Amino acid sequence: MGLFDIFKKKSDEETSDQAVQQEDQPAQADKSVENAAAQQAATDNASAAGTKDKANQSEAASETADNQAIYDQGLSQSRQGFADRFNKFLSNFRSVDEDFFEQLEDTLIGADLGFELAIQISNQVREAVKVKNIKDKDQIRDLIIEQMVSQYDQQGQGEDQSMHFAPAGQPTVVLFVGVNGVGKTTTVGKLASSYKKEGKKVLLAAADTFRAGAVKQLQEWGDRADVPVVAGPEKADPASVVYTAVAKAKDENFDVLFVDTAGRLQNNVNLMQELSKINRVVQKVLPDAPQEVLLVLDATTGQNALQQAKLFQQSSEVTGIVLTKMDGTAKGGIVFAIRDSLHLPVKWIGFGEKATDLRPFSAEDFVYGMFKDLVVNK
Ligand SMILES: Nc1nc2c(ncn2[C@@H]2O[C@H](COP(=O)(O)OP(=O)(O)OP(=O)(O)O)[C@@H](O)[C@H]2O)c(=O)[nH]1
Repeated sequence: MGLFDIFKKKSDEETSDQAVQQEDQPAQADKSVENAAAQQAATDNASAAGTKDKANQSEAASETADNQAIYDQGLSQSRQGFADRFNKFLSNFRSVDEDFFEQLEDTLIGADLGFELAIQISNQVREAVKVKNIKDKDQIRDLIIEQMVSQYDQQGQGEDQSMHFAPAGQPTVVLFVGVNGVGKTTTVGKLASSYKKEGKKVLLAAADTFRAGAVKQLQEWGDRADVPVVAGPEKADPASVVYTAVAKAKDENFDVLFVDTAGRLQNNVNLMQELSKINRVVQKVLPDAPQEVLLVLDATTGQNALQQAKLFQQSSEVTGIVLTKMDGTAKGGIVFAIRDSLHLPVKWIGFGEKATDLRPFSAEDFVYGMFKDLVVNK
């Protein structure tokens, strides 16, 4: 089933009020297996053998419902922003002519989808309008949403949103990279808390020795989550902090090591050199690590975030994106632009400052949270 069909199904369910009924919970649990959140949970729980009993199923169902509620809430600004732009654009609608397509492109660019993707979607709408001979405003509205979702869906084929772990008995190392202020330390803290709750033995490394306060900030998260933090003295060589942490993780059988890196150095060349040095140091101790290099991007910076991503992609083996501060932007289209131009999976999405506000990325929940009020012909 394509993403747009899933989207419509969810809309239908909500309309008929079935989604909130208890009997639907097992069905929702099944559905959750299809989405990225559940994939993540499945990966995370791979070592925990045993079949799910009914209690687990209903827990998964409420987790799914909870997830959707958090997406709905966290995307409310984006949804509203998109609806406002879209409704304004459609209120000028007279006929499907060149002017219409120009305005459609402007609307999509304004929602942060990026220039190329906006043109692509506009061209697809143009084709589909011709083929289906659509003239009615509501049908056009639905068609545009359908084209956006389908385009997004197609580009994500084969994308792996799950977290990758080392084989049992070896620590998994995850590096967090990104420019300053995007939310790296906060993300490390949130993930430490969530993996610790799952029963994993978590270690943190404070390799952001450049910014005064970053080490302390990570230590506070460590205290809150009750996980140890390896830190060096202020301005210590970050690679040496990482070396100590990786050796500790290996010797003391930690399950995961999260490394918080600096977002700013004297210049970008230094920053990138430092990241490759950290990578080399990790591999000296654990040749197959790091299992993940997650690039943290701030959704409120829009197209700037894409430029940063390209810079990091050139010089480090980024394996996925953490998109933070989705709750603070009215331009959720950045998620579409990331998939279109970076071909990197968004693995986690941040909707606020609390530990529970970081969620595994789910394309289904995202698309639904963005457009749920917009489709007319359900
Ligand atoms: N609203 C909101 N705020 C967030 C989110 N994630 C992080 N923040 C806030 O963003 C600010 C910067 O976060 P940090 O974690 O310090 O960023 P950093 O990337 O580690 O910054 P440097 O250490 O300077 O490189 C903090 O005030 C966080 O609370 C989010 O998803 N939503």
